[in-house]
Amino acid sequence: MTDSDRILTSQRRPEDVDAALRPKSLDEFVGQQGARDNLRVFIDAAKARGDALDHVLFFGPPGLGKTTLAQIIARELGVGFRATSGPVIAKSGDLAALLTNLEEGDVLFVDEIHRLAPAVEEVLYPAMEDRALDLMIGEGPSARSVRIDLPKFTLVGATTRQGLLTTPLRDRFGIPVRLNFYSVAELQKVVTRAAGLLDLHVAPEGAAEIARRSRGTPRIAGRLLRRVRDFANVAGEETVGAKVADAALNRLEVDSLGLDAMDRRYLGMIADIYRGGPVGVETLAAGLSEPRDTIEEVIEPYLIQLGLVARTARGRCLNGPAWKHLGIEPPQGAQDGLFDQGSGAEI
Ligand SMILES: Nc1ncnc2c1ncn2[C@@H]1O[C@H](COP(=O)(O)OP(=O)(O)OP(=O)(O)O)[C@@H](O)[C@H]1O
Ligand SMILES: [Mg+2]
Repeated sequence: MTDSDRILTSQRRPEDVDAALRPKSLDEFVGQQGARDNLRVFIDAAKARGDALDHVLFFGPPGLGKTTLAQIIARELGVGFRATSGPVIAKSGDLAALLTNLEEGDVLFVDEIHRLAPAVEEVLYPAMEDRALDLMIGEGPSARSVRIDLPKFTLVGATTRQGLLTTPLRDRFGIPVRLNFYSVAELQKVVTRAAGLLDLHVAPEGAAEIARRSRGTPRIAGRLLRRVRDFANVAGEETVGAKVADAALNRLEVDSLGLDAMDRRYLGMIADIYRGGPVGVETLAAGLSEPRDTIEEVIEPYLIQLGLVARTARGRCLNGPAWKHLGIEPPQGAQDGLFDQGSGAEI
């Protein structure tokens, strides 16, 4: 099984009907209170000044609402929304074409902005800073550079890998926004709202059960809700209560903490083969036949958030709660990552 086959992957899967469930305004957007409050102020201020909003960078794990917020910003500003992504912009000319076609105040959304080619990024710097485009015309000795003014626009970048952004690019975003995992109470609201849109009756306890098992991620909550609906339909249940949700999620092999077979394999490998660690991420990647990126971006963040695993300078370690969850006695002398954190920086 690879990550993209998992019901619990936070990355987008083909069956995800993200667009239908997307909140359309800041008020409708659940959670991320701090980020939302700040955005509200910056948006209102820009509107009052009749100016474009400063450039915004969203970063955080997949499925937490980066694309959704980018669209909301454009809607709240009442401006046009153009979307592209880092790997799609192959040449600097492609970016120049996008930029010159923007209208005053527009939002240009660049997803996976850490994957922009260096030559393309170079074009972006003056565009972000001076709202100008430096183009080379001609070749050889007769080549000259001309500067074209661009309309005032707002670049909204999104990335799951903030660490891979170059410093000059990162520094050009006036409004950096980190998105965090959602609390169970917040996800319960997300589930209840999505159920309403899907015309499904979900009791508060049913919504709470799905929320607890959604890895802090609205995208997963929406996906699990749709699978639970299937089970409820087949079972002839009108209302999704805690029991129906629990039975359906057990059938999907999503456990009480929202972990699936892949997570348990990851934890099991550190427990059984490496006696709780420390073990390097490359070793784990090879053992699990998963790319290192997937392990670091998709599998580990939630396990770390739950306090099951620690990333230490010497590698990954299991914490006490992980042994408990696996139902295994920690071996004598097993390291506990919780006690190891003073010994090194996170890697
Ligand atoms: N705060 C929220 N309230 C309700 N639904 C949300 C919220 N955040 C995200 N969602 C839902 O979760 C799904 C995924 O959101 P979105 O596509 O914005 O994530 P993303 O951070 O851009 O992910 P990726 O990194 O994979 O691009 C969408 O269906 C969206 O409707
Ligand atoms: Mg996105």
